[in-house]
This record gives sequence, C-alpha cells and structure tokens, in this order.
Amino acid sequence: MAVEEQTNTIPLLDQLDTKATKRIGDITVANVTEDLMVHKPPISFEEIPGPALLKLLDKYWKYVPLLGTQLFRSVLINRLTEGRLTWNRNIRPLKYLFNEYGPVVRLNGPFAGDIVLIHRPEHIAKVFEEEGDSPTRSGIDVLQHYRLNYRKYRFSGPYNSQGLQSMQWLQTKKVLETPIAKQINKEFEKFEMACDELLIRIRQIKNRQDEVSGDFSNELSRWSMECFWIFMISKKIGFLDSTSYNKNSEITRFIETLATAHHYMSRCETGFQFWRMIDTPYSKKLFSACDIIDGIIGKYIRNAQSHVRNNLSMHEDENQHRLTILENLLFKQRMNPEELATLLMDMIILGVNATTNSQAFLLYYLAKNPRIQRRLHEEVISKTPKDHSFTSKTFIDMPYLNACINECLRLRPAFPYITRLLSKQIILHGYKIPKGTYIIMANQISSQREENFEDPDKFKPDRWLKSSDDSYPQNSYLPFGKGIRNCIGENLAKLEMMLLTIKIIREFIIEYDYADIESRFLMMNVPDRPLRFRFISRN
Ligand code: HEM
Repeated sequence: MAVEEQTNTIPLLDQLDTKATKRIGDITVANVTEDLMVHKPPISFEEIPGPALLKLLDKYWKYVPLLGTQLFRSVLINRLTEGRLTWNRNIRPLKYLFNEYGPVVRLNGPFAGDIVLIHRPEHIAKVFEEEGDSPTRSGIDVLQHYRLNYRKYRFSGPYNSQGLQSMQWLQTKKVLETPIAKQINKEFEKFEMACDELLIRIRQIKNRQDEVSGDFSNELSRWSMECFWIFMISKKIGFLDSTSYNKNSEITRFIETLATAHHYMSRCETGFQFWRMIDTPYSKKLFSACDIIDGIIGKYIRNAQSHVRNNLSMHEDENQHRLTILENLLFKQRMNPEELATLLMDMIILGVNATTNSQAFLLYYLAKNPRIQRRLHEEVISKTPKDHSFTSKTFIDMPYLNACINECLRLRPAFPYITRLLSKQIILHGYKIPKGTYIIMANQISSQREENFEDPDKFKPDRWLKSSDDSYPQNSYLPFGKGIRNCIGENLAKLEMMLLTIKIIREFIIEYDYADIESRFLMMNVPDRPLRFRFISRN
C-alpha cells in the first residue's frame, strides 16, 4: 500500500476498545490498537468539492478570472460565487470558496487542467514536501508571451521557468547565495544613502500640514529601485536625485514605465485574454512599456559587459570578490544577456514593486497604531543612536522592528498565493490529487485564520515576540514562499524595509488621517488609496 494511504488511516469509532483506556490530563481516552485501525482508501479526485464544471463556451463570457492563466482557465468568479460577489480584484472570492466547499476546493478547468485550492498549514506542508527538485510555479503568462512570442527570446524568466531552464536557474540561485549575502553587507553605506535621500525628499515635498501628496508611492518606488540597482551593480543610479525628477529624464521615464507595465500586466492577466490571439490595446501598452524597460536594462547589461572586459582579467577565483551581482551572473554563471534581461525585468516588475508596496503597508500600519509606533521608536533610539553605523548585525538586536515587519507581511503579503504544479500524485485531506494539478496555496488566508493566529485581523507585532512554544503553526505564514523556489530577494527586501523604517521613525511621527487603506489585487497586494501620510518632525 502506498505510504500516503497509510497516513490516512483512522480508527473507526465503533471499534474502539472502551475498556482499555488511558488518561491524558483530565480526559480518559480509549486506547487504539493497531488491529483496530482500518485503512480508508483515498477519495477520488472527482469527489473533491468545488463549483460545478462549466462546459459551455458562451457562458464563459460572463465570468472574470482572478489570476493568471492557470486560474484564468478555471476561476469563473461570478458563477462560482453564484453572483454574490462582484469582480473586485481581491482575495475575498477565494475565502468564499473555502467557506462554501471546505479546506480543499477543486476548480474544474473547462479548457485545461484542474486547480486545487488549499489553505491549511498541514496541506501546504505536504505540497512542499513533495515538490521535488525542480518545482514549477504558475507564472505571469503575458510576460512569457512577450518574451517568447513578441521578443523571440529563448527563456521566459525565473517566475515562469520549467524543465531544463528551471534546473539551470535553480543551480544559479544556489551558487548566488554567498555573493548575495556578501553584497548586501558590503553595500550598507549606499543603502543608507538611498534611505537618507528619501528622507530629504520627504522634507521637501511635505506641505505645511506635514502631508505628502497622493503619489508618495512613486517616491517609495524610486527608493526601492535605487536599492535594487545598488544590490545589482554596486552603484547609485540617482533615482532620488533632484535632477532625476525632470519630466524628460530617463529615470522618470523608467519609474513611469514601471507603473504602466505593472498596470497593464495586471489588466492582461486578469481580463479575458484576447492577447493570446491578437494584440489588444492593453497588451500593446504592456509590450511597449516592457520594450522601454528592456532597453534600459540592456544598457546596464552592456555597461557591465564592457566594464568587465576593460577592467578585469577574468581569472576565475582571483577576481570573484570584485564582481557585482550583475557581472557575476554574466561572467561567472554565464547567463546569456537575453536571459539576464528577463531575470532583471521580473525582479523589477515583481520584486521591486513588492518591496515598494510592503513598505507602503508598513508605514500605514504604523501610522494607524500610534502606541506601536511609540514602542518601535523607543527600540530604534535605544539600539541605533544618531551616530550609529549600521551593519547587518544591527537588525538582529531589534526584535520589535522585526515583529512589525512580520506582522505587516502577515496581513498584507505582497503575493497572497503561492502556486506549484504537482510533479507527482499526492493525498491531501484524504483526496487523491493527480500529478499535473495546479495547487494554489492561499498564504494570505492561512495567515489570517483564527486557528493559526489569535485576533487575526489585528496588527499586533507582539505576537512575534512570544517564545517559540506559542508561535504560529509552521507553513501558515510564508510571505517569501518556501523550498527551493523561494524568494531570492528576501534578505534584500527586509534589509531595505528595516533601514528605511528606522530612519523614518527616528526623524518623524507618521500619521494618516483618511479612510482605511485596504489592498487591491494587481497581481500582488497594492494599497487601494493614495498614501497621504503626515510626517511630523520629532524635533
Ligand atoms: C517584500 C518584498 C518581496 C516579497 C514579499 C517577495 C515574495 C516572493 C514570493 C512569495 C515568491 C515566490 C516564492 C515561491 O514560489 O515559493 C518570490 C519569488 C522570487 N522573488 Fe521575491 N519578494 C520580494 C522581493 C523581491 C526582490 C527585491 C527581488 C529581487 C532582488 C525578488 C526576487 C525574486 C525572484 C527572482 C523570485 C523567483 C525565485 C525562483 O523562482 O526560484 N523578490 N518572491
């Protein structure tokens, strides 16, 4: 019998030997002996509850898909929720499905493979246990389309990679661990400078009531982009320099184009996907934004190529420590420039944007919780006095700051779902789930369920300070994913967020006076209102 089947063995109640008992605390329980165990065969895939199959193509027009392709094929929100939910681009439809059908929900794909939605930590654990050594995740199909069909690239990026490409990428990712850690440590000073520049900018742009304008997210975007390039090429590009705000500057164009690309990527992925057949107004806008981003990225790649050719003799180990991450990818990992361009674009459109939005939510939660902000300020001034020189060790000794970031990512993980394509059959909750099924792990839902986190809707950083005995169930909180396809930028993103938060809190009290900011799902959680924070000087 398969191992999976044995683990689903349960005793039948009417076969319990009630005389043979033992005590656990105040409770008397019947002993269950091996010979009383019965083996329940797994339940077939077809029996997993879920909304009924939609076969008729014409009905399809009524429905709006939620996520990228895999979901597009199946999630027909309006029908699935029997009209009770309108298309609002957030996580509620999935919550509804779990409430309606239980912890394992199957969505039949009228056009392609089925999808299974899960949220329980033990089910998520099982998927990761069985993910194999080259897991595949659902990618951003419209970006894949752009690369493979429009640009005729060979490779569609790490978020999409499968098969051999996936193996190559995972190899590269492993080798990069040490250079990435070194790079983050080495460039502290520059990361600090980027944060200081954002503070200067805040002082300049806030009005007489200390309020910044609605497009403060644009400033955060410049800051996280500056940090990203420091990380990649060890240089400050100047995203926050006053000259770069000029309407015609390349930097302004880059930032605006990034926002455009994000907007239309989300439109293309979540609307009806005509772009698969013909160029649509949205896909045209997305592709021309991607062309601009690709062009700028290409320039950095060419600079790195000529820098290495001109300045370094490439005798392997000798010069390894002098290579930037970008140069390392090009010359040590021998990534071809096309592949590198796709990697950088994904990192920018997804990773840099994720950092921007996570930082925005963090500032919002601090503004809405003045007591928490006060306590954080106390930790900040005691651990990082004015002349403090920052190193990666600074943050280890700041449990409350860490707790605030964890709590923000619990409530607003940048990516509310993690996906995997099953590489083999598994049993979940007694159901047999075949190889090739897409599993959607609703990370945001599991980190907001009462059984995993007490008072789940409240911003309570204290919960992260408890001893490990009281902590949350494993796999109920995975903002950076898990396993070998986890986020490569986790340490960078956390460092950026910590450094900027320290600097802001040291200088300002943050306030926010308007309606609550919720999240909107634009392929990631994005604040649904302008970030009109007040930054009140502490002096
Ligand atoms: C707060 C910020 C960020 C969050 C919350 C975040 C979250 C995630 C998540 C959930 C995944 C999928 C993991 C999985 O499937 O198991 C991921 C993948 C990835 N992230 Fe991030 N990310 C962030 C910032 C960044 C940054 C700044 C970079 C670039 C330096 C980056 C680069 C990547 C890459 C390349 C992958 C694909 C890894 C692979 O397929 O092996 N991320 N990220």
